[in-house]
Parts: sequence; C-alpha cells; structure tokens
Amino acid sequence: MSPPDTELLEQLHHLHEASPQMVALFDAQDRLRYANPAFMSAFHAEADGQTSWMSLMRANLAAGRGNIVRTADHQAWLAAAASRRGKLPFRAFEADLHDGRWIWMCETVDDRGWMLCVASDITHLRQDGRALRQERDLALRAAQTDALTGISNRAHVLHQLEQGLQRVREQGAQLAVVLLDLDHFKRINDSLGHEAGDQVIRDFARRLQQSSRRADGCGRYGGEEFMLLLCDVSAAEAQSIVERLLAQTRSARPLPQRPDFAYSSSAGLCMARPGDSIEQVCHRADMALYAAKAAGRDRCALAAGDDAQP
Ligand SMILES: Nc1nc2c(ncn2[C@@H]2O[C@H](COP(=O)(O)OP(=O)(O)OP(=O)(O)O)[C@@H](O)[C@H]2O)c(=O)[nH]1
Repeated sequence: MSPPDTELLEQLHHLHEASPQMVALFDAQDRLRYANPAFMSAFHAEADGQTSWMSLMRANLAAGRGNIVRTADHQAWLAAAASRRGKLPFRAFEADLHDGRWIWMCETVDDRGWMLCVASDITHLRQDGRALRQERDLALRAAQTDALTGISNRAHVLHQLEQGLQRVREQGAQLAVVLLDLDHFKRINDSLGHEAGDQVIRDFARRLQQSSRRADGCGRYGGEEFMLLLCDVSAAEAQSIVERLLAQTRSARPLPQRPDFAYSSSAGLCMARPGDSIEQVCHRADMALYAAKAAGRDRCALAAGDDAQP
C-alpha cells in the first residue's frame, strides 16, 4: 500500500470538518481521538485524546443532552451499552437525541480496536413517514366523506349500519334506522336553481349531523336522501329525536338570498332486529318513508310493527 497522500488526507479532513454528518474516531481504549464539529456539537464532546466514551456518555446523561436514554437506571444502561460496544466489526442503529434529532449511527471497528463512528441526521425520514400517514388519513377521510356536505357518504354510513347490525345481533343492542328525504326537492331545484338546491342539501346535512350523538351515525344516502342511525334508543325515543329534527328543518331559512324560503323533510324509521340484513332493514325504513310521503310529507312514519313498541 502506498503511503497516504497528505493532500488527500487534508481534503478528507476538510470535508469531515464541513460535513453535517457526525464523525468521530475512538481508539482501542475507547478514548475520543477525533470528532468533527457536527459530532462535537451533537454530543458536547471534546476530542482532547483523554475523554473516554464512558465519561462522555456519563456527563451527557447527567446533563440531559446527547442521546435520549429511556430508562431511569443510567448505570445499568451504560453497562449494557459498554458491553455491546466495539464487539462487532460493523454495527448500525438509530438513536434519539435530546436536541430533537433522530440519527442513524454506524460504527466500524478495525482489528486493532479503533472505532470510526459516522452518524446521519434522519429526522426527515420520520417527518416523511408522518406526512405519508397524514396523506393516507386524508385519503381515507375523503373516501368516507360526501363532497357536497362533508358528512359521511353512502358507503360509509352503510358500513356504520353494518357495524350497528352486528351489535344488535351479538349484544342485543337497540338501533333505530331512519331514512330521510327532502320534500319536493325537484321543485326547489327547478324554481331556484341547482346551486340553491345544493345550499338546502348542505343546510339539512348540518342539522342532521347536529342531531346525532357521537355513537350515532349519519350520512348522505343519495341525492336528497339521508340516513340516520340512532344507537341505544327505543322506537319512541328515536321518533322524538327525528320529530325534533323535522321541526328544526321546517323553521330553517337556509337561503340568505331568499329569506322567506322554507323547506321540509320526511322520514321513515324502523328498529333493527337481530339477524336483519342491511337490505331488510333498509327496505323497512324505505317503506316507512314512502308511507310518510304518502301521508302528506313533513312527518316521521314508523315501520309496520315498530309503531306498537314503547
Ligand atoms: N341541487 C341538487 N339536486 C339534486 C342533487 N341530487 C339529486 N338532486 C335532485 O333531487 C331531485 C329529487 O327529486 P324527486 O326524487 O323527484 O323527489 P322530490 O322532488 O324531492 O319529491 P318527493 O321526494 O316526493 O317529496 C331531482 O330533481 C334531482 O335532480 C344534488 O346533489 N344537488
């Protein structure tokens, strides 16, 4: 091997001094013999040739800087870390620093026991992971949300209905399933325009959501049709919740450009039975909605059989 080229070594040294990577060299007695500025600032180290890894770590642990150690017993941690240190020709691991950084530390040990430590700041990887999770959450939310109203879409409210039916089946829970449909909505669209129609749909969606509790579910089922799922209520309790919603809807004036404009909604309510499928329960609620429309609209009708329940 040819003797080291001084110019090359100087260049290497110069780059290490300027690098954001943390570089350090420990001798066979584990004394810090070289540390670049990035390493010195991260670990509050001084490469004076006297400081050992153990004393450096001990000082940092006492001062709450350098590596974060998630155990109260610092002595035991130091002993365990020392016993692992320098035993393999190469080792890489991640570590959290008190300054908020997350680093990837690589240790290379030669056959004389000298150790080169090179650590990279990988905090951005964690942030990238967080951004990815946020994007996934947004995509999931978008897939469950109706774009016009911001409440659950049909697929999501049907998913909630499926879960509700499972609770009815397995736990004997009570679940009221309500289908609601805005009255004469075609007329609203035809006379005031589609944009006004959209405003009315949004107004109703907001009222619907306000009338459902955290455990309940609601969503836009179709164009001007909505579903409300009320948990742990009797038919009579569900009916009074729906009547209240219909009364609020009746007195709403959702169009600022037409302060006299009012609208209404009809509802069909049925109680889920153990063993009901989504189709069965929706069919009964739909029949009840049809009955509410036929009886003059702006009312809540109970499905046959549910009207006799207390
Ligand atoms: N503005 C608007 N209109 C919609 C939307 N989705 C569906 N519609 C309209 O809603 C109307 C529904 O009309 P119909 O099903 O005939 O019922 P209706 O006029 O409400 O009458 P009843 O239900 O019998 O009281 C249709 O004119 C659809 O075009 C929407 O997102 N925005």
